[in-house]
Amino acid sequence: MTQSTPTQSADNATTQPQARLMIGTELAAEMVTKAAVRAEALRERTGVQPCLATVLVGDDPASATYVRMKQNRSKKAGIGSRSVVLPAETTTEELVAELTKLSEDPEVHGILLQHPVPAQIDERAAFEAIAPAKDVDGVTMHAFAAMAFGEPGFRSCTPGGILRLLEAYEVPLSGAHAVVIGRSPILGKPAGMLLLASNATVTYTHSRTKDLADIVRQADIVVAAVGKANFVRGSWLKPGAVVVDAGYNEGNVGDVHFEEATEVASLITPVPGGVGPMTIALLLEQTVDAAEAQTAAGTASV
Ligand SMILES: Nc1nc(=O)c2c([nH]1)NC[C@@H]1CN(c3ccc(C(=O)N[C@@H](CCC(=O)O)C(=O)O)cc3)C=[N+]21
Repeated sequence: MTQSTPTQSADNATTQPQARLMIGTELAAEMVTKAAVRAEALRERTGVQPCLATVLVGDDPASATYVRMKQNRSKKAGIGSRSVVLPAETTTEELVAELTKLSEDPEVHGILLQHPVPAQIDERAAFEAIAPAKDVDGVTMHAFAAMAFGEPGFRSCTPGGILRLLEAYEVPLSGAHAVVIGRSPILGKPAGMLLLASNATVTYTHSRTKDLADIVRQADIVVAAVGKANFVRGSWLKPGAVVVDAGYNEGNVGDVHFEEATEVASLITPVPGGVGPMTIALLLEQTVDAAEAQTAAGTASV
């Protein structure tokens, strides 16, 4: 506070230091533009347009909105989309059959199964029905293992997008203490693995963690992936911490109490406009990667 520029106002609230924003929107737009150029080049060279199949099970309105956003942005990037919507009562077998069909369809290059699926479905079994070559959302065991071993492959989109953002803002990762809050299979757990691969010292925390705030206070980098609105408070943060908010709670509210956090952090992602757009940008980039690889493979075998 002492170093912030004094203003004419004596009101403390207006003289708090503010963290710099890590804006995903701009970086994501650049990524999508590059993906669009590559998609167009592939189409001109081979006549093949990259195609992303989205699979939505049930009628959750928020999920439907996210899937629509992914399709709209695909279209803008010159990526075709195939939309599969299945009823809420779909069984694991039916969903696996649909994903297997898409995996075998030569016109489809990437497949996204929107999470979460209804409770009666074995989500892991469904994800595993996605062919690794088409797993542009990075949700299969194959993708996770490749990521964990530092091999090339499709990254889980939100964690991969987060790492791109940290790199773009030149956040030092090597030796930094990163605390990940949340351990879900396609968000918290892979986010920690990617940070580890960048030589961060990673602590995973979750719903059973004791003294969570004390652990978060030790973090140079905090990744909030819990799914609870405004869960991470400003008082939990070490001054100068880098805060990544991967929350997408109802009403576009993040997992971090932004107003509090921005007074303590040095860098913070806004919600909206932070991690979300990066997720979609990486999905599209990886869809073009998949289309290129599958098209090259097809040509090579002739
Ligand atoms: N298999 C699977 N892969 C996912 O990647 C996946 C998923 N399931 N299920 C749901 C979550 C959520 N998710 C978001 C993506 C973009 C925004 C996003 O771009 N949000 C905008 C705000 C929304 C708006 O503009 O309306 C923003 O943050 O700026 C949010 C959330 C991907 N997810």
